Amino acid sequence: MAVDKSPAVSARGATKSFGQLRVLDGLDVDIPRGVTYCLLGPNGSGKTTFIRAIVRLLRLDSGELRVLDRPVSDVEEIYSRIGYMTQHKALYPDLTVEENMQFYSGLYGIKGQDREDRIEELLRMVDLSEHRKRLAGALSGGMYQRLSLACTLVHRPELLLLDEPTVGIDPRLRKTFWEYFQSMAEAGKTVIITTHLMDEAERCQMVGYMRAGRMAAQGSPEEILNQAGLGPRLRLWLAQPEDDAILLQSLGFEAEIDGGVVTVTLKSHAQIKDVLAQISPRDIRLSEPRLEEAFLRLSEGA
Ligand SMILES: Nc1ncnc2c1ncn2[C@@H]1O[C@H](COP(=O)(O)OP(=O)(O)OP(=O)(O)O)[C@@H](O)[C@H]1O
Repeated sequence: MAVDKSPAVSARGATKSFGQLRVLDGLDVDIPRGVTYCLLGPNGSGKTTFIRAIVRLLRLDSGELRVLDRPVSDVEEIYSRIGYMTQHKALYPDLTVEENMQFYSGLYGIKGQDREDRIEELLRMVDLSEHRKRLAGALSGGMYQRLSLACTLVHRPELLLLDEPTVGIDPRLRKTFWEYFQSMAEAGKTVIITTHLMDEAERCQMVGYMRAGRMAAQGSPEEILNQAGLGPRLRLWLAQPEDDAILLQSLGFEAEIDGGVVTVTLKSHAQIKDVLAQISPRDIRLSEPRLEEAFLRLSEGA
């Protein structure tokens, strides 16, 4: 079978205003298939608006948007291939956990044994098997969120859009969710997630950082760190720190000295051995840069 290499989502010059407020401002982006993709950005930068445009809950003012290699206006064809979980409540409070899942399965034409197997598998994944007879309206916030995710996944979507899916989810289940998202990506599906949590962004294969309705930076977490000029840092305790700092600088390393400790900012981990080939530290410590720092730098640079 031919592998579809077209992006899962492709936007060119996407523009959307609400009154005077331009929320998407000529957004250009390609989101490849088969990845976990994190959409990050400050409040109001347009993340939710972009997702709502992808699922055609709103129309762009101008620009082009393709979803699963179709114009977004082919919504009827695309819809059954997409799963969308909003930040808002979308379940029936007077139906039980199981009945909500039956309802969503029915909407997508999933029947018979396949339906039963699917419901079992997903209720297990979100750890709600024992609560299947509870009314959705009587669930705690975290349980409700888990049921929303199970209902969103019932039709095996090719493209999954999740607006802050792990709010209120405990760390153990969050890990289970992430493993599931990663397994979906490995199976060639695309998972787009908005979050404010940097540790979640760092788990994604790709990150897109939106600012004022545009994509300010995109790439793997490592590429984003490089774009911001950040790399792993080596702190070195040396017998002659001044001399060694000058030596490292003369060899082109970004070395600084502070309080007698030399800090070298590396481009990659591969450079560690190059540094250690030049000097003999008494002690050494490696620290990894954080995405948060990269976004701060990228925002300041704008
Ligand atoms: N239907 C609407 N009518 C008017 N203004 C809107 C509408 N939807 C969104 N906005 C405004 O557009 C801006 C961008 O909103 P959006 O929800 O896309 O941002 P976001 O990046 O998802 O933010 P957050 O991180 O807070 O969820 C905000 O100022 C919001 O108030």
